[in-house]
Amino acid sequence: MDTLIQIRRDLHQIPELGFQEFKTQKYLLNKVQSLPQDYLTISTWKTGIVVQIAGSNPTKTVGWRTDIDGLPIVEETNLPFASTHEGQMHACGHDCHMTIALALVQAFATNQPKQNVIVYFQPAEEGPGGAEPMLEWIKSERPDLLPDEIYALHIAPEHPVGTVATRPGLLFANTSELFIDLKGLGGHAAYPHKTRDMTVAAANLILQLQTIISRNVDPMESAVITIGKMTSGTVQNIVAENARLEGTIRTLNAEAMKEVKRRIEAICKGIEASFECSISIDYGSMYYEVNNNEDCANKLLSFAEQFENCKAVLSPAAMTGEDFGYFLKEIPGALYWAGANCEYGLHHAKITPDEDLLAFNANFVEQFIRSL
Ligand SMILES: CC(=O)N[C@@H](CCC[C@H](N)C(=O)O)C(=O)O
Repeated sequence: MDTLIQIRRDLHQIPELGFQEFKTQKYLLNKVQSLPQDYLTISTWKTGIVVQIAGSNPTKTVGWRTDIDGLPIVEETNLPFASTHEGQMHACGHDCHMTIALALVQAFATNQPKQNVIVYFQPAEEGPGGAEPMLEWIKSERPDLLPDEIYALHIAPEHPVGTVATRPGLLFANTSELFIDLKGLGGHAAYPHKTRDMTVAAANLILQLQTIISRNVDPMESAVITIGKMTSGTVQNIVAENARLEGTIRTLNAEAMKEVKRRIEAICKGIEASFECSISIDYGSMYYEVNNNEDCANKLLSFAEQFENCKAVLSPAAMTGEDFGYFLKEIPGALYWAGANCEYGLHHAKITPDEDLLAFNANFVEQFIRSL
């Protein structure tokens, strides 16, 4: 295989959105098929891949999962290996995650592990969610692909390379996408009284939505509503007949998610009455929280504590979402933040993870799995 850096750069150039990861799947399959096949069994599911590695003397099956999709972001890194797909970018580290997963397959294909290992290359983590349907497929058609325990990582720009940060219990939030469409009445910009202006209605709605966090969520709890995109109108001198808000909700438990949604619906009803418009709400896809198994997270942390050049950190929970939570709902396991040492954060057009994280984490995860 090429070096890990070369693989990451190749993958970085071909980011694809959820369930459209055709080039990515082909690239990954080529790499896996070029390895010695003695211990490997390769399966595909949609744009994903599952690689089983037969252990030499197994008492259990250990899973490792990577996500494989990119984001709809115009890259601004100016790197010589920047995305060649206009408007799409690996801005959440999935190029690094895939490289580490490939390195694991290579390590176990050439030096057989004791335990059975399964590496999952899962599509559509950023949306609409690949973990839940992949697990449904596994449970209904391929129960041989269910592991006894499962692990994953996510790059963390704010930590130095060599950091393994995790915690037993809740690590990532419950998420729900949020799409709100407002319909009013368009017309001439000079005659607003004859129209129902959805730019003004949407602006009011955004401000009122933020009061849910400050006035309806217990201050000792926490929640997020982010509207990441707002569109309205057609041209500068026509009152907007339509507006659309696109966002996401994050909560620390399912009850809080229900309450936030109840308040969103109530506020939308109020906006409908006060701006004489109609509003429809679509919650898109939802992800179950990432809840680390106590024992598995502690095993990761203790292994990290004694691993050379590694800094084990007991991480606080974050409002990030991850559909790896669906795996953890069914199978004991844990996810950790892997230090990536970069100035810009996740989902930023200028994010450039430190490539030293590839070799460090490939080695760390391989040795961790061999220790189980
Ligand atoms: C690790 C990470 O950044 N994950 C995404 C998951 C997004 C889920 C869904 N599309 C949503 O926006 O709710 C995140 O934004 O946390």
